[in-house]
Amino acid sequence: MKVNKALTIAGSDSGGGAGIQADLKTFQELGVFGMSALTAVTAQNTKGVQDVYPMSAEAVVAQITSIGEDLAPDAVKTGMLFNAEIIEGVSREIARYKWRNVVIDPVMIAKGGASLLQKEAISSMKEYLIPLSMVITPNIPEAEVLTGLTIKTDQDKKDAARKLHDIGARNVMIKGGHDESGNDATDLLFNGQNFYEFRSKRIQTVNTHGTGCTFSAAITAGLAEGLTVLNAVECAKKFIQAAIEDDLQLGSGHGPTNHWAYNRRKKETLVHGS
Ligand SMILES: Nc1ncnc2c1ncn2[C@@H]1O[C@H](COP(=O)(O)OP(=O)(O)O)[C@@H](O)[C@H]1O
Ligand SMILES: Cc1ncc(COP(=O)(O)O)c(N)n1
Repeated sequence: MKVNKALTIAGSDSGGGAGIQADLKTFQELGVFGMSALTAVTAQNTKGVQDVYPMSAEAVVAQITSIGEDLAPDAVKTGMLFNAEIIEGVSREIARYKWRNVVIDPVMIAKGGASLLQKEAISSMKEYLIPLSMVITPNIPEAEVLTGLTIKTDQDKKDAARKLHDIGARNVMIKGGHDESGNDATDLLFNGQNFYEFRSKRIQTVNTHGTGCTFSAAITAGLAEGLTVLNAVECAKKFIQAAIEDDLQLGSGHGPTNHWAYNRRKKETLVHGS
């Protein structure tokens, strides 16, 4: 059996809702063989991040090299990278192996407010990592930090997307989870020429822990399977919508999303029709 492979370079969430755990669950659900390079261990649950223990950049690079020497991934995503040394090491490895299907989720702050990226590392992200990306997936606050723009209107989103494209991202996906102005959760994709909107009904829920990780992992899985960026995003939007809608109600804070929901719905449709 031939299977496509995806690598996540990200932090561990002990609570299982975000980070490397969300990525691997998403890869598995989407039929892609998942591999990981761990950048940090977080002590984390639905109430927040209690502690962060970063790996050395050397340890992160060693994991990526082991994968690169044997298990060439069809697509790669990065999540929490924590500091400049890790970003620079990861960027060097991605460039060395000439990996092209690279999705960068520029994780900065956890939903509870804990910092998952040191401020001094932002310039390294812009200089070394973003130019290697096929897709970058900032949420609105991350897009503001990376571009220095304030994002309030649709035009602001477009300006930010153009600026990130100028920095070197081939495709820019500005996620709309933080824009609570309407009844929709609308994400904007810019491919350097055109803008595309991906719209879904906004769900009223506190269980949105790991939405960004899950969404970018689903895009990565699509690229690993050979989908175009547009089709990978379309599929990822359906995956995250199902995962938020059929929430699991775990923990007392921001609970995780439901990584089974997308496939369970597909199965229901096959059994009962729709
Ligand atoms: N309440 C919600 N209802 C529906 N979709 C949502 C909701 N919150 C976030 N999303 C979607 O989840 C994905 C991740 O977005 P976002 O939450 O902005 O990322 P992050 O977790 O990085 O802050 C996007 O596709 C966004 O539109
Ligand atoms: C290890 C780790 N990585 C990423 C996130 C961001 O989570 P979210 O997807 O909710 O922004 C997190 N909370 N923990």
